[in-house]
Amino acid sequence: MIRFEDVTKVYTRGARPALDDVAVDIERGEFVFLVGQSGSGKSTFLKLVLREERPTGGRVFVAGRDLSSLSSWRVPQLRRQIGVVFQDFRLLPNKTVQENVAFAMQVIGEPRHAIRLRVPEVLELVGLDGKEKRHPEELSGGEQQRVAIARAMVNRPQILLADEPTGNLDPTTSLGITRLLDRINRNGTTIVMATHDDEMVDELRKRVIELKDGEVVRDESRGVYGSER
Ligand SMILES: Nc1ncnc2c1ncn2[C@@H]1O[C@H](COP(=O)(O)OP(=O)(O)OP(=O)(O)O)[C@@H](O)[C@H]1O
Repeated sequence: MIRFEDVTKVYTRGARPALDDVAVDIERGEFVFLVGQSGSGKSTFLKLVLREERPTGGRVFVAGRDLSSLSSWRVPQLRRQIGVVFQDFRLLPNKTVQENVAFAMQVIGEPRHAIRLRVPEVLELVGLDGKEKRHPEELSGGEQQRVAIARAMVNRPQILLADEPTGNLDPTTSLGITRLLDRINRNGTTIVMATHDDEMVDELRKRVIELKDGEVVRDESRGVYGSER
């Protein structure tokens, strides 16, 4: 589903590469934790999958497509297959929960009847039924992240990328969010989650890819957060 073939990313000529000769293959349906210290290249990895950045060397494949030969007008089509969730939720403050989620369908031109059917379904999936009419400021952090996940999932993407999705949440709430992502993964969505959340990684025992200074230093199928443990 996602393949990096000897991918190098250099932002500034002469500087150390943000990613250095990374080769990774993520199959359809996998759940992968991407770990590593701040600056190790996790966000760069996710940006390359979305083609927000392009590699300096090597090739990135997503859902069978070589992103280096993907013309710019096809990039929106690629991104439609990828849901994205961030640490800071990025909800629209002036829209209600259901409007935030519906908006993701409106921008790609889905018809109104499809939106009316799908939005309640996905809000139920993330456990937010009953809160449809609230605004983000009337929700807890965990609930706001659930809205962001509903928005990311509403168009049924094949891949969900999560960049520190529990970074602003307390441990109990984080566990709820990670369990939700696990459930979404069990329904078939491939998930890549960049995280510093060691407890979460240790609890779920999924595949762990560790980056250090842009290089993959560990790739374990049922890993823990720190290699020394
Ligand atoms: N747009 C950019 N221009 C120049 N350098 C950049 C840019 N984006 C990232 N970098 C550099 O690339 C390296 C990897 O950064 P990246 O954001 O991928 O790390 P990260 O593992 O996601 O870090 P964090 O956990 O803090 O989010 C860092 O040295 C960073 O300074």
